[in-house]
Amino acid sequence: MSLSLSASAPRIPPFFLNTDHRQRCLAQLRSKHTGLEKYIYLNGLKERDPNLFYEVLLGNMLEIIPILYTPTVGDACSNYSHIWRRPEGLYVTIENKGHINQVLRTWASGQASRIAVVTDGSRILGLGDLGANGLPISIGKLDLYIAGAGIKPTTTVPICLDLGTNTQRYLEDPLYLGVRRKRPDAAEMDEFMKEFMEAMKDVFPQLLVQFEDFSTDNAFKYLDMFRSQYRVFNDDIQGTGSVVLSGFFNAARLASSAAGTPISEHRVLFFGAGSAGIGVAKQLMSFFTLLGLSEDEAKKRIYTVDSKGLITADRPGLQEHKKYFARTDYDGSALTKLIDIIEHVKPTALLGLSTIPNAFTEDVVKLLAKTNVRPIIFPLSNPVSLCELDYSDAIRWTNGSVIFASGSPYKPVEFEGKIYEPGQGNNMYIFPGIGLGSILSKARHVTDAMVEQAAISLASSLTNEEKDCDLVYPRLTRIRDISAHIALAVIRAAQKDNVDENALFRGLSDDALLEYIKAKQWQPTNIQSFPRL
Ligand SMILES: NC(=O)C1=CN([C@@H]2O[C@H](COP(=O)(O)OP(=O)(O)OC[C@H]3O[C@@H](n4cnc5c(N)ncnc54)[C@H](O)[C@@H]3O)[C@@H](O)[C@H]2O)C=CC1
Ligand SMILES: CC(=O)C(=O)O
Ligand SMILES: [Mg+2]
Repeated sequence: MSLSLSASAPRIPPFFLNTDHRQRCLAQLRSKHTGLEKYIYLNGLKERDPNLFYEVLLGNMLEIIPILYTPTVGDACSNYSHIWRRPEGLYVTIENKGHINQVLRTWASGQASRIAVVTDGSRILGLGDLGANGLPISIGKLDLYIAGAGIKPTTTVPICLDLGTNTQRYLEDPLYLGVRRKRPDAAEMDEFMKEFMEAMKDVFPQLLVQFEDFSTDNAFKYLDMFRSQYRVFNDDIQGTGSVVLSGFFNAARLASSAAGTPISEHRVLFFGAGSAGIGVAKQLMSFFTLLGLSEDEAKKRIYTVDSKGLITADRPGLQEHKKYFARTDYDGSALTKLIDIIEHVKPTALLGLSTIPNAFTEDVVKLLAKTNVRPIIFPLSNPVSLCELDYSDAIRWTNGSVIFASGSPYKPVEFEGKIYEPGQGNNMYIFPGIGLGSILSKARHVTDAMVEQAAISLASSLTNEEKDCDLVYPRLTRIRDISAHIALAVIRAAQKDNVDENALFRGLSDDALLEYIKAKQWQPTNIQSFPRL
């Protein structure tokens, strides 16, 4: 008799059922030495066994999200053409212009699809124009929709618009995946985007589109162009605005109670005035207007800085998106150094969305700590390598008084015998809930009120334990529950704005609707997965 295995003999190791394969996967993951190797490992696991992948992710969010998302996703994008294994998203190229509809139809689940994250790769995190290498950012954001809000994986569509790249090293890289040409001019890109959005609505009638990491001018342009026509929002402008507004509510409360000053007296300095900086600044207006200030009074509390210094209205050739906050009350010589701007503005809060690493130097941070009992400092640029301020420096230079949230994660820091916990001010807290609420309510549009209510819901989600630790954002491990509450707030705002199309929800109490939302959250099957045979 032959000793070889017959075709039907089980190839699962005999003791497999007695061990937890999730633990084995974690051990394999931890055996990898670099972030990129871990990313590649997780990517392979997702392909082999998506259920197991999401189980491992859900059980180990603090360890795994920084790999699938910022900071490691930045490395994955920069190197995507080299680490590419298999098709895992949809590329729509500039060469598809004229027949984009047919290209979208190659995606299997048109009618069933609910959420697409669409990037054109032109400003991935703070890393610049990565062209077709930008796809992992769409995939990473969708993994957060799945893990953070319970969106069903098969209803998600990661898309990269491959319009070329202006980054020469990619055009010269023999392994580059994308179309080898420079980006189109504005007229050609507008035509492409109009055809793309029309085709999206036709092929994916139930889809919410999240624009991600478009360069600043196009981010504002296409949000304005499409938001009243389609179910679309821009994560960098609206999602970031919402998450920072939320963290700012809690930070301002802490700072004002420490200083004994009215909460409405904050002055906020934005270092960086791109899509994220201006998006957040506009959203932060709500902080002041909800406290009773007029629009004009609120605007006066906000100062913006770009690479040329404090933005003033008299600067020639000022870009459109910078005009709203340009100061009209300063007519001295141009203020270009951050330290001089701080001396002039005397901000209570400094927010960084500039992509300039370590821009918040020791003298800047110490000056803020001298003029504020508890300075609010949010260095929000991603990934970590571009962050304006390291957390341990922030703690040391302020003797622990700083109220801190960064875009990418930092570990807790011990200083003079006390452990300090940083916040993570990243739109990942917000977009899963905005998406879930918009999808369930079948909202025709994502309105300003939906974005604002999402922020208020997130701000009020802190537990007493989190408040006692001076946190400004909840712990990430509670993201599913938090996303359900955000979705509830988003649905109620959609109803008030009359953009919802799910009449059923109007008759439900908040408790009943929350229960319904939670029941709709997808879970990976809790059966131990087997390796595919
Ligand atoms: N934490 C979060 O959730 C989010 C963080 N971001 C991060 O924000 C950063 C900026 O994104 P965008 O606004 O889209 O980019 P952008 O390139 O449009 O804007 C950068 C801004 O920084 C300014 N800047 C550049 N060099 C400067 C300097 N030396 N001094 C002062 N200002 C300077 C530029 O003039 C510009 O206004 C990126 O790193 C991105 O990853 C973006 C979205 C969400
Ligand atoms: C977090 C994010 O969306 C960004 O850095 O662009
Ligand atoms: Mg982004």
